[in-house]
Amino acid sequence: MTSRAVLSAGSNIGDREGFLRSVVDAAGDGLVAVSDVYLTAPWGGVEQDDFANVTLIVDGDRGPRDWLEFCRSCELAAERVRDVRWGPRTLDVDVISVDVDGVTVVSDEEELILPHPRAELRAFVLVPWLEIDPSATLATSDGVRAVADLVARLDPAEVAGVRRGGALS
Ligand SMILES: Nc1ncnc2c1ncn2[C@@H]1O[C@H](COP(=O)(O)OP(=O)(O)OP(=O)(O)O)[C@@H](O)[C@H]1O
Ligand SMILES: Nc1nc2c(c(=O)[nH]1)N=C(CO)CN2
Repeated sequence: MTSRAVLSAGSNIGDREGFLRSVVDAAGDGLVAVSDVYLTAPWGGVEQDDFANVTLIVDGDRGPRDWLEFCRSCELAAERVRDVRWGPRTLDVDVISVDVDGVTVVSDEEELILPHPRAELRAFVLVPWLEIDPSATLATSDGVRAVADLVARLDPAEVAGVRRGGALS
């Protein structure tokens, strides 16, 4: 099954850029685009260090579950520990959306909810995504929306907390 996925990766412990780079390396030839690195204020109410985030677009001969496995294997390689929800981590990789044959996959299984139900609220996902795909759309609970419109609807303070750094080295 050939598909295109949008993934979000974030890190706020240790070699943040190195952990983000490891996701790009794992994507290999499947990488379609990766955003610059964004330094982002923590989302979710836990007091912690700022994150470094990227959004990636990847193609592959994989189904939605295989993308989740891909994300988990990247997290495992970074020795990610599951501790506090929305807390600090070496590497978090989420599947934001998957298209199979140009059709967006919708799933409400607990193990893999697609599109990611909180992506529409997260400037740290949407702003980098917009950089690499200005015409991106996201299927939300409210229908299909332009990512640009979703960003415009977020709290401006939230968007201002997402600062563009440079390209991943
Ligand atoms: N679209 C998705 N992408 C990644 N994980 C998902 C998705 N939908 C459901 N999950 C499930 O969510 C569980 C928790 O994932 P994780 O620990 O990365 O959450 P989190 O990063 O703390 O919070 P959030 O899910 O809000 O990003 C995983 O076991 C995974 O099976
Ligand atoms: N800015 C930002 N905030 C977060 C992030 C992240 O990647 N970036 N990941 C989290 C883990 O669920 C919780 N909060």
